[in-house]
Amino acid sequence: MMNDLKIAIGADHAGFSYKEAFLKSLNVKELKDFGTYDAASVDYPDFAHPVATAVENGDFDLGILICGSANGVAITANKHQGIRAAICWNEELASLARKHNNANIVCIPERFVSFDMAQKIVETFFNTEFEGGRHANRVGKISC
Ligand SMILES: O=C(CO)[C@H](O)[C@H](O)[C@H](O)COP(=O)(O)O
Repeated sequence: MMNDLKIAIGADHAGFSYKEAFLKSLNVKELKDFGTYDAASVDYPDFAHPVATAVENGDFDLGILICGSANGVAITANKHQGIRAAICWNEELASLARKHNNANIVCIPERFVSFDMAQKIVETFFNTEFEGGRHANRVGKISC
């Protein structure tokens, strides 16, 4: 299933190292890197907005955003109408973000999870489907 996905990925300097590791290890149909492109200090909205726009436009199926705490990229991405960005720090939260919230961007806090856990989070997020049903009603009420 992961092989069929087109994925947008972005990070600030605090998420740069895991982004680079994902670029080398993730087995997906397409993986587009929206930066940052080195470890110099940058501002997370400059990378979270482009990833959110790309997913919102339908150019990519799902997104990955990484920063130190994941808060900055999640807050930014969730400004976009078509985005449901979820901060995940374990596999169960990644699964619930897809099953219950139909989240389309996973936000990973590099300073608080190992890369091994980050990989498990992404694999779970990509391989879990939205359950619909009662959750569809709730997700439909999010936008204002
Ligand atoms: O969520 C964040 C900011 O709200 C991110 O964790 C940033 O990566 C973090 O703030 C960066 O901190 P730094 O001290 O500038 O490296």
